[in-house]
Amino acid sequence: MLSDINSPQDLKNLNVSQLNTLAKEIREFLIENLSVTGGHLAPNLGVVELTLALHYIFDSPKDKLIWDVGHQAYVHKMLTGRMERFHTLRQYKGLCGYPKCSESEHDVWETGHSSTSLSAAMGMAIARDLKGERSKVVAIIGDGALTGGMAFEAMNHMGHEKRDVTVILNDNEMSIAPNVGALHNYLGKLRTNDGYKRVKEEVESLLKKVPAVGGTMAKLAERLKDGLKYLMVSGILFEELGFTYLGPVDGHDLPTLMEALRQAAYTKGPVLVHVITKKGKGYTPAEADSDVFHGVGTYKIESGEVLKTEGPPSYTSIFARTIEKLAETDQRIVAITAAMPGGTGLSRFASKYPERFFDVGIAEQHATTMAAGIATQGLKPVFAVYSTFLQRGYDQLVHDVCRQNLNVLFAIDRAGLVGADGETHQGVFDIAYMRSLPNMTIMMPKDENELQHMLYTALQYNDGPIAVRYPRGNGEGVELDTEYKQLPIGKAEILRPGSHVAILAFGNMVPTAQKAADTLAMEGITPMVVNVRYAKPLDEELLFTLARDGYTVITLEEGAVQGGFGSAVLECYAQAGYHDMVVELMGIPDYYVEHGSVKEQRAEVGLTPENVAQKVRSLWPARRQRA
Ligand SMILES: Cc1ncc(C[n+]2csc(CCOP(=O)(O)OP(=O)(O)O)c2C)c(N)n1
Ligand SMILES: CC(=O)[C@@H](O)[C@H](O)COP(=O)(O)O
Ligand SMILES: [Mg+2]
Repeated sequence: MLSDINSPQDLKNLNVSQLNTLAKEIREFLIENLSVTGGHLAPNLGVVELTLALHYIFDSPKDKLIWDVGHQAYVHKMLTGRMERFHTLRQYKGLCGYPKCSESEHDVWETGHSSTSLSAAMGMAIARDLKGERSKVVAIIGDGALTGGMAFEAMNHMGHEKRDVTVILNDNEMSIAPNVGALHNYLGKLRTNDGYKRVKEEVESLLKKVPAVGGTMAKLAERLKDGLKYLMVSGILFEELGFTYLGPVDGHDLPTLMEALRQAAYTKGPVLVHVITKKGKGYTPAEADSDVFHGVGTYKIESGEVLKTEGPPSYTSIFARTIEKLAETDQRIVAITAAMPGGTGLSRFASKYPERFFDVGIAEQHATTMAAGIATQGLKPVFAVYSTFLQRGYDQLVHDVCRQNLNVLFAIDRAGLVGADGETHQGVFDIAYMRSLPNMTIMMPKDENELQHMLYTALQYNDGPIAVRYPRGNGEGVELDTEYKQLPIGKAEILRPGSHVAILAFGNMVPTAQKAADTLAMEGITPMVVNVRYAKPLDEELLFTLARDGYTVITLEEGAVQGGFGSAVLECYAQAGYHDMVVELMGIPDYYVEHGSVKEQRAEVGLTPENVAQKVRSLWPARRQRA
């Protein structure tokens, strides 16, 4: 059955029983293929029937299906002619793990970051109406993504515009971890009307305790119960925002789903269909632990055992253990995550210090400014956030944190190339987007041992905002000091004295520079290797010494060249009048690096030890090379 589906049109001739058979085959395909490639298994297992129903009722690509986050679009890709490419999922030059317009006309909106689908849908609906076209615009957003502020901005506008737009709320009670927030609780009440019954009984028992004053109390009780019923059972929140609320419907029951989508398709104005699904549906290990199987590596199908990559502790785990340790004695520390407790390593902190841990949902803007608020009261907020997701809180970083010079520690994880998530998740812009901000300090360690010292230093630092950035994945396998050291702010570390050429390596590029220097040493070429440590403030004393001693400088960073650390060095020399200084910048070129392994991505952008060695050779004095 599945192999007969080459386009969504092929679905339209199937009956419900055939569609259910297809759903079973899709699940088997996902479980089988992702056990080898890895990927976002649980989210996709949860939307099999929903995706089938969407493509059955709507007419993609004329009708626009817009996936929020987009990690749950594998089934959509399977139904739109990309089955045979699934063995290349999230691999270099292979199938992207998110919607990708260049892959298919059915991918109408590219995502990777959460909560953008409703704004995009609003835009497409406005354009449709202005062009006099008649198509449906459908956004599919999860309950986690709905906690993102952008989603509310869009809903507010949708209700104002009253244009025909359908929002499918895929409610599985999960973000990556269990979803959080008052909205989540509200959705829970909508999911199970028992809530209404329970509250009704509580109200009744409460009112029984109040001395009756004539019939007034009885009337009040009735009105209160009616109000509660209206408030809790009919999706009033969405109705008051101007939506027609349909649901909740069982997101795994095809006839019900299709009827609800059909009704939505014929309803004028904004419609929200509340679909209840199970994340990981159909694969017991994923149903049992959809956090682990949200984004999973390779696993054994029979047991669900996820195959761990061996190696040194991850940078994330070193961050986690350091913050937990320091929080034992430093009561100022407050840890914050935006719906990523697992990914940022804060889950254990949350159970050890629940009163000092806050998961705000997918709300990086709120998290950043909330951290600023906490800092104004003398505490030390630590916002653990992926580099790419901090982009969502940029104005808050500028306007609330840096401008007010507040003591917020940004623990920036996934800094640098991230691999399989690709262009929407690369952590390569934060050096540039933070460097131009007055009062900001930016650090990156050369290895996991130095990470713990940088975190300690950043926690002792009370002169404003400070960012410690560290890469995805394992450390370098170095020994961990048992005592934390306070590092001098703005001072670099010369790892290898050398001559003629100085390689200024930032953070995780230090091992790359060291490997290049090892190769070059065998050729009698001995450049200086510097562990830069800070992209801001620069170690100007070192830079001016290098200038005075006639060095050529190579800057090396796993970040955008434009506006990055290297640019800062260039600016420094120019502003100090060293106009004849030769500075070669090595970093991420001016384009978005697509998915693949980090190794493949580094080779593509020229950040390998051989690339660095080649650069040094090209700058090495010719006479020395001949000798
Ligand atoms: C701005 C932003 N912050 C964080 C993330 C990381 N992230 C990816 S999926 C996800 C949870 C999404 O939950 P939901 O929308 O309910 O989808 P589900 O996985 O439950 O299908 C998060 C937090 C992101 N993609 N974008
Ligand atoms: C879809 C999404 O944005 C997250 O699931 C992200 O893929 C997690 O990245 P890590 O695997 O680096 O934690
Ligand atoms: Mg969810």
